Amino acid sequence: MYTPASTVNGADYTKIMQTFAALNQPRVGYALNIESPFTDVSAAPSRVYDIVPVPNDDFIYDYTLQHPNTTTWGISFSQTSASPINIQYQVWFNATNTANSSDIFGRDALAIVRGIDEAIITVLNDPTATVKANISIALKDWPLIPPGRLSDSVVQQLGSVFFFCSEMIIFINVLNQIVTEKELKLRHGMEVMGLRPAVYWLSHLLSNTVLVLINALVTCLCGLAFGFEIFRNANFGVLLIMFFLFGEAMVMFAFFITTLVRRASVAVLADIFLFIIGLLIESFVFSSSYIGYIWWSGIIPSGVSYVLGLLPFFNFGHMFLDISSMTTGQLDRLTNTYIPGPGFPWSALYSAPPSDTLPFYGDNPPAVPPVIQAWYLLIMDCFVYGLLLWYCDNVIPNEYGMAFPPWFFMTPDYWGFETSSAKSTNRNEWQTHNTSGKVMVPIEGDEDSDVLVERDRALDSSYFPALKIVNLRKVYRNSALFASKLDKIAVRNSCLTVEQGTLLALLGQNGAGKSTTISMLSGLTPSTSGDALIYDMSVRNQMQRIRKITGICPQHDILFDDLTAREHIELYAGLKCVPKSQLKALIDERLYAVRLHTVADVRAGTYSGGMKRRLSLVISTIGDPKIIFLDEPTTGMDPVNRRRVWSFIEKFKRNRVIILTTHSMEEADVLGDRIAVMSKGRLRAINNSIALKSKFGTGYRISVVTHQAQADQVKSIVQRMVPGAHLDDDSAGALIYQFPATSMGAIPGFVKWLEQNKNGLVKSWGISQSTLEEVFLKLIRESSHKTQ
Ligand SMILES: Nc1ncnc2c1ncn2[C@@H]1O[C@H](COP(=O)(O)OP(=O)(O)OP(=O)(O)O)[C@@H](O)[C@H]1O
Repeated sequence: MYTPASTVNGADYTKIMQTFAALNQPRVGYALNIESPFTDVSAAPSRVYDIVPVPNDDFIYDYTLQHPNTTTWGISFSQTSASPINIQYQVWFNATNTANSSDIFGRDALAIVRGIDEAIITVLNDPTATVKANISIALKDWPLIPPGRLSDSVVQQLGSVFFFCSEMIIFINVLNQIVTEKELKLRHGMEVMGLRPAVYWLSHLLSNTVLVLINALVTCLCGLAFGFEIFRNANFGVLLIMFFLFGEAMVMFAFFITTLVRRASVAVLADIFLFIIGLLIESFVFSSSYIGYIWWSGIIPSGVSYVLGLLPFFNFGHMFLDISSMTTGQLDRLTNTYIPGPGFPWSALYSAPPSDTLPFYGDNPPAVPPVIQAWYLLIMDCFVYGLLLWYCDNVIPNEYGMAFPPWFFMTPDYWGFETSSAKSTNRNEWQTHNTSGKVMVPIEGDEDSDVLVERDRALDSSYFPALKIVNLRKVYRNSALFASKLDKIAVRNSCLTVEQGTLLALLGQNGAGKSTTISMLSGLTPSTSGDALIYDMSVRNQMQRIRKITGICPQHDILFDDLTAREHIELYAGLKCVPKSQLKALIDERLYAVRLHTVADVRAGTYSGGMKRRLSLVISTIGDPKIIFLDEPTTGMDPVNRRRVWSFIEKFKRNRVIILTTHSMEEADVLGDRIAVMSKGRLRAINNSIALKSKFGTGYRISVVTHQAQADQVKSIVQRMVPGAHLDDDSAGALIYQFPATSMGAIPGFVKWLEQNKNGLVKSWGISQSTLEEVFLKLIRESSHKTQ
C-alpha cells in the first residue's frame, strides 16, 4: 500500500511506485501491477493484489487492523520542501503478517528501501534533488486499543450516555415522587393545613440539591478511583460543577414536568419518553461513535443550539464531549507510545477546545463555543424551568387545589395585598358582590321551610356568622373546554350558616355532595360559582388566609407511611407555627385523648385503618384552628374508640366551628348541634335533631302486649283514643302501633290508660320516638320521588 496516490509539489508518487515495480520485475521474477485505489477500509480483499494506492496513513493502519495478515508493507510519502525536493517516506511492516516476520528487519527492509530510493531518483531524474529516506519500522503486536483517534476511549465514547443515565435516576425519582404526592393529595392536604406552595417546592429543591451534590461527588470520586482519563486530567472543580449543574437543571426540568402530569402512571411514561430522547441525544449527537460528531461537525447552527440548550442533556453532552476531547490521550501509532491529552484546567473553560483535539479537524475546524457557555445554558435552564414551574403550577387546574387565572401575577391579591375584592371584612361590599340581584339564587318550589329560612339567613346582609355559604355550586366538567351532558353537578347552589361553637353534621347518601362541599370550603377544589365566608374571609380569593385557621381530617387519610404519629404532629405543628415549647405537651395530650400515645413513635404505615383515622383527626386539631372539617372521621373505628373520639370532638368544639360528615346517624345525633341532610347536591333539611325528628319523623312507636283473646278489645280502644294510630304489627297479642306526629295530643291520655290497665288488659307496654335514621330514610325517599 502506498499513499498519497497523486502528484504533490511535482512529485508523482504513482509514477514512483510504477517505476519501483518496473525496476524490480527482473529481481522478483514477475510483473507488479499498480491496482485501482482502495477506498473502503472494511472491504476484505477478494484476491491477491500487487501495489495498491490508498487515501491516507489512517487507511493503511485501519485496513491492516481490520484485515490482519493480508498486507505486507505500506509506504507513506511526504515532502518537506518543493525545491529542492526533499522527500521523506516511512515504510511500515505489518506485524500481523506472522509468516515472514523474521525477515522484516533484515533482507526485506534493506531491499525495499533501496528499491524505493532507486525509483525516486529515476523518476525525478534531478541531480539537485536530495533524497532523504527516513525509515521507520513499526513492529507491533496486534494493537488492543485502536490508536490515534479520540473515539478510541470507551469512557469518551459512552461517557455522556453513562453519566446521563446516572443523573436520570434523580430526575425519575423527583418526577415520580411529586406526581405521586399530587395523586395521593398529600401536597394539597398539607396546603390546606397551611403549607405554602413556595415552601413545598423549596423543600423539594433543597433535598434534591443535596442528592445532586452527593451524586456529583460520588461520580467524580468513582471516576478518579477507576482512573478514567477525563477524571484524572480535568480540574476536579470543573467536573464537580459540570455534574452538579446538570443535575440541578434536570431537577428543575422534572419540577416543571410535574405541573403537566396528574397521574403517577403518566409520569412513568414521561420518564421513559424523556429518557429515550436524552439517550438519543447523548448517543447520536455527543457520543464519539462512528455515527458522527454532530456537535463538532458544525451541523447544528448556533441559534438552534441555544434552543436545544433548553434541554439540559444537550448542554451536558456538549460539555462532556469538549472536556473529554482534551483529557483523553492518543496512542502514537509509529512509536507505539501513549501521548496524554493536554488536560482541562480551570482556564480552559473560557476557550473553545483546540482544534487538534477535535476529531474532525482540517483546514476549517468548526467554531465550537467555550465550555463555560454550557454552564451558562444550564443555569439559564434552572431559571427558565423555575419560572415555568411557578406559572404553570398556579395556572394549570388540577383535580385538587385552586387554579389562578393566567394573569394572576398582575393581581395584588396573589402577592398578599388586600384589595377591595378581597377585603371581605367590608361585609356590605361582599354582600353586594355575592347576593345582589346580579347573583340569582334559584329556589326550587318544593324546598323545605327550614331550608328556605336558612337561605334567607345566608342572604341576610346584616348577619355574619362564623361560616356563611351563599349559592355555592360545584360542577365537575367532563371536558376541560365546554359544558356537556356528562358534566356532574355535585353541589347545587347551597346556602348555609353556622355559628361559632356549633358542630354541623352533614348527612347524605354516597355521592350527595358532602365531601365536595368540604373540599370547596377547605380549598381542596375551587367552586364553580357562589361563595363562602369563613370568619369574614372569602374562599374565592382569601384561601391563603383561611388556611391559617383551618384544620381538616379528609375522607382519605393523607399520611406519610414513613413518619411516626409524633413526627406527623411535629410536621403539621411546624406548618401551623406552633411554638416548639408547647409541642411536647400538645403531642402527649392529643395522642392520649385518642389513645395513640402508646404508638406515638411507630411508623404510620404500620397503623390499622382506625388508628390512621384517629391520627388524621388529631392532625386536624393542630394549631388551634377556628374551623375544622371532619370528613367521616370515625370510619373503620371500633365502638370503644368511636366514643373516645366523640368526646374528644365534643370537648374541642367550644369556640370553634366544626363541619362533620358522617354515615352514622348515631354520631350525627350525639355530636350535631345542627344536622343538615343533603341529597343529590341539594340541601333537603336542616335543623337540630329533635326538630328534625318531630318534623320528619313518623311520630312515636308504641308496643302493647295483651292476651291474645283480648287483642280485638285493645285494638278498638286504641282506635277510639288515638284515631290516627296505624297498626304496624299484630302477632300473638303483641300489637305495634305507629302514632303520627299529628296525634301527639292523644298520647298522654293513652299512656295514662295503659298504666291504669297494666296487669289487667295490658300485660306490658313500651314507647319510643322516631330515630334519626328513619328521618334520614324518609327524606331520601321523598327526594328520589321528587326527582323521578
Ligand atoms: N373529581 C371528581 N370528578 C368528577 N366527579 C366527581 C369528583 N368528585 C366527586 N364527584 C362526583 O360528585 C358527586 C358528589 O361526590 P361527593 O364525593 O361530594 O359525595 P359524598 O356525599 O361525599 O359521598 P360519600 O359519602 O360517598 O363520600 C358524586 O356523584 C361524585 O361522583
